[in-house]
Amino acid sequence: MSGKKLAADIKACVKSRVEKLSLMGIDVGLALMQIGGTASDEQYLNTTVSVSRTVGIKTYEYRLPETASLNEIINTINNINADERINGLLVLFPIPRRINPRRVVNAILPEKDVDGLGSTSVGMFAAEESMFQIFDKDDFGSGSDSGGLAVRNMACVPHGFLPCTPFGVIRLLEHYGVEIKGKNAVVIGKSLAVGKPLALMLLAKEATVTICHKSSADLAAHLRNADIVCAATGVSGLIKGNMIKEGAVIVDIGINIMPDGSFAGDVDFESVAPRASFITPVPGGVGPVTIATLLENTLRSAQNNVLLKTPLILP
Ligand SMILES: Nc1nc(=O)c2c([nH]1)NC[C@@H]1CN(c3ccc(C(=O)N[C@@H](CCC(=O)O)C(=O)O)cc3)C=[N+]21
Repeated sequence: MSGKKLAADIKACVKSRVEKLSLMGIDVGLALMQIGGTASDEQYLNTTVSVSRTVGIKTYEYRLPETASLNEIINTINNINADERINGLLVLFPIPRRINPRRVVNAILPEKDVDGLGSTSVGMFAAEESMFQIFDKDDFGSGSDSGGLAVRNMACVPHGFLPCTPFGVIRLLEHYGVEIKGKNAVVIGKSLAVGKPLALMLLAKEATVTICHKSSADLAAHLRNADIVCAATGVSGLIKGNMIKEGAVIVDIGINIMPDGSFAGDVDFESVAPRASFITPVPGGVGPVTIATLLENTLRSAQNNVLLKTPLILP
């Protein structure tokens, strides 16, 4: 399952809608904040900036030093919150250990939390107030672009944004026609950004969901029964061919940087691919869809902003 085609579809749709807003004199803006950070963070940031440019979204980069205080960080976020040019803010994770990440993401206004990690976004999602987005038939990149603002049934209902990576995984599965309902899905990893929300999305789609993690006693036993395996562990090559069921669907969400600088997933592609019915590569799988989804969320934020701030004109 290549993510490139789906990502291209989503981006084309976002681009045409960004252009429509542009005709109304409205620019879409995305802020990216990095606190300290590694070379791979830098690379992800640069990729996101250049992809944003291709769809016409303006980017604003905030690079704070490793030594930045919580106060500096919160002040910078407050500035971004108040900045009318900016519709979304992504704070690159992980951040320095001495800073409480919850303080940081919760400083982001929920309407600009396009990464979906703040408490309001997580809460609305867990309460199924924003889950409708994974059921949206008129979705971006689905080929049925009805094109406008208010036509999207729920667009004007205040809602939290869905975290980009798990949302992207659901999109990828559906793009390739993978049936989720009634299937045994095993999610490996329980992070707030990926494993946990992905498990809830699969559950909303009525899969029978198992979440495995570092303390799981017998991962292989769970995998033997799994129709869909989603690996988000950060351990390269953890999943081997002899662990999975013949014909399983394998989604590799790991992005592990190898000593030689190349990317590797959590799945040992060589041994798993021959047994899988579908498998996502790394790179070129989930990653590009994640970025496209981030841009889509940012566009939605801008559209909501237009809807909320345009006075109602009665005929
Ligand atoms: N708050 C937060 N949200 C994130 O979404 C987030 C984050 N922090 N911290 C860092 C990770 C990393 N991440 C990637 C997403 C896509 C690719 C991607 O598209 N990679 C390409 C390869 C790109 C290349 O070759 O340079 C691919 O998989 O095909 C990579 C990395 C999002 N992250």
